[in-house]
Amino acid sequence: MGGNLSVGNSASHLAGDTAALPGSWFPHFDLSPDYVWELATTRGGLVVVLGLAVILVVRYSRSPWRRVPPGPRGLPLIGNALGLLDKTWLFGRECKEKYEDVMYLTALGQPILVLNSIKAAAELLDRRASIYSDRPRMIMAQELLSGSLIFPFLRYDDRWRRSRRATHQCLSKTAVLSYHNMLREEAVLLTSASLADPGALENHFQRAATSAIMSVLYSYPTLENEEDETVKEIYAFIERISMAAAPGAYLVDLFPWMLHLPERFARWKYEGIRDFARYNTLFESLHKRVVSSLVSGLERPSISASLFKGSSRNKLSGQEMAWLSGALFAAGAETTSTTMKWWGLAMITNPEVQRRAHNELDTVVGRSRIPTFSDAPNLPYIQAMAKEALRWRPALPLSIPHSTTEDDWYNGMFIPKGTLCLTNLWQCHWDPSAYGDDAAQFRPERFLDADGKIMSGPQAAETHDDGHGTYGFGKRACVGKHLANDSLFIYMATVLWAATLERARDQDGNEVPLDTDGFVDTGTIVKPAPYECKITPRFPEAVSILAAEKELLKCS
Ligand code: HEM
Repeated sequence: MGGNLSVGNSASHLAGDTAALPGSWFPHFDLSPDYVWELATTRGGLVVVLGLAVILVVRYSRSPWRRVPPGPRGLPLIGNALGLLDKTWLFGRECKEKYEDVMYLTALGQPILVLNSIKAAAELLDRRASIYSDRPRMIMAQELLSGSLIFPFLRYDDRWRRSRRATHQCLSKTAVLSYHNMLREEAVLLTSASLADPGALENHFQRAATSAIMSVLYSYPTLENEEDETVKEIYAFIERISMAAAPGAYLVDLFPWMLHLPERFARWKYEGIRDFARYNTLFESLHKRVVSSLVSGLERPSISASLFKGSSRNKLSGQEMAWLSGALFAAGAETTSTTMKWWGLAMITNPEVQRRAHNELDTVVGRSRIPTFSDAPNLPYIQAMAKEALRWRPALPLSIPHSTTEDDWYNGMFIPKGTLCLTNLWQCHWDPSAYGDDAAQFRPERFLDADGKIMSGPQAAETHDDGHGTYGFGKRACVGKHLANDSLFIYMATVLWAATLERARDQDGNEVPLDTDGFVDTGTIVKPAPYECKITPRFPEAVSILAAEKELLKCS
């Protein structure tokens, strides 16, 4: 009845408007909700409204979220809808009261499973890895911007298998040993720069992680700062791709039919294809540089060189290898520097932890030489500190989404094929039932046994002895974790050997305010809110020993 009444009404409305504009089929441009609804309920009107809808979708298909500057306000569409990136929720303080181990929901028709405990993540992503190892389709980030070549986003297919095998060989625990000298050099540079310019600690972390990964990947010369044009270009790519990968950033990811729109009507598509060509040139030129040095016999050890040498065994094309190295940079640089930034915050807010680390370094290393990797077995507290930094504030708090390739059941819950699986790591790690009542605190001791020796800690069985889920689960777990662990260890040991990190003070000697719970969300990676820090040498000779070591490492 109501339907009939409304049709009658709209007919009369249209008749009146048409009369007002003789000869015009389209009456006027009134877009009030009532009028649009009336228009839509007539047959001709429906065509007009649908047409308008298509125009609007095409025009605004570059999501407005992209234009929001990075920060807690830059929430992705689906994340917004679910409250997934709500601060309180992420930090997990109230989570246990509110949420179950596993939450199932749908957003715009997409089934989503949020894993709130390590136990559930291990059970599904690890033990049932054969059907939980796909990645969701990401049209803009993966297909357009990176030509389906960017490794962490690859579907669970043959290209992923070949890439995984190849990178596994270059990044195994043993393979990473050949990069120890490069990492030590970066640790020394990081420490000297932090003492010389304490106001820019976060930049020093970023430079060190970037420079290390460039050396390891391409045997690139040490970066003095972040002004290198190639590196800037790679960072622009990372920023572009991580924003594009945020759920809902582009409408085409929600409405895949839009991919068939011609480029001239879909600017986002034109820009995606254009930028792919640009990044392809960048990654291929970096890879070719390594190959030509290899041919001329001048190459130092690097992942790109190893990939090239094993290319026939791993059946990877030149383009696949070039993008694989680019993807390793994207996966390794920002994650490592972000972990160091969270660690810096932990140091200035937990002076007693720092004191214990200083004592260990004084006892084991002394003050006349810089720590090396061979000290690691005797520095359990520093090792525990690296584990705790990874646990306390994971750089990727929602990991990277997995996707299911078959229907499944879990605890009486039906999980359809194509479900997006998000591990809520901050919630998992701040769970008192898993990590104790002090789960929210930075306490490296949780990874030490009664004799003070390093141990896997809580949740060891579910995390392949890591004691945390920060490197992910199952077949898609982080392939660079040995490189990351070794980098974190040597950076933390060297900085603390030489320096004390404290809260910055203003001219009147008052502590500068610090937002310990603040964070900056860059799409996938979440960093601490910028903070100020005071860094002082622990003993007078620290600076000269660092300078001498710098010269020595340069010559080696
Ligand atoms: C502290 C540093 C790091 C953190 C926190 C981290 C974290 C992660 C996480 C959460 C994943 C997704 C796991 C999953 O899907 O279950 C991942 C995947 C990956 N990581 Fe890392 N990572 C770090 C360092 C590195 C480094 C140094 C590299 C290499 C140079 C690297 C290479 C990769 C790659 C290639 C993948 C994709 C694996 C796949 O899809 O099969 N990561 N990482």
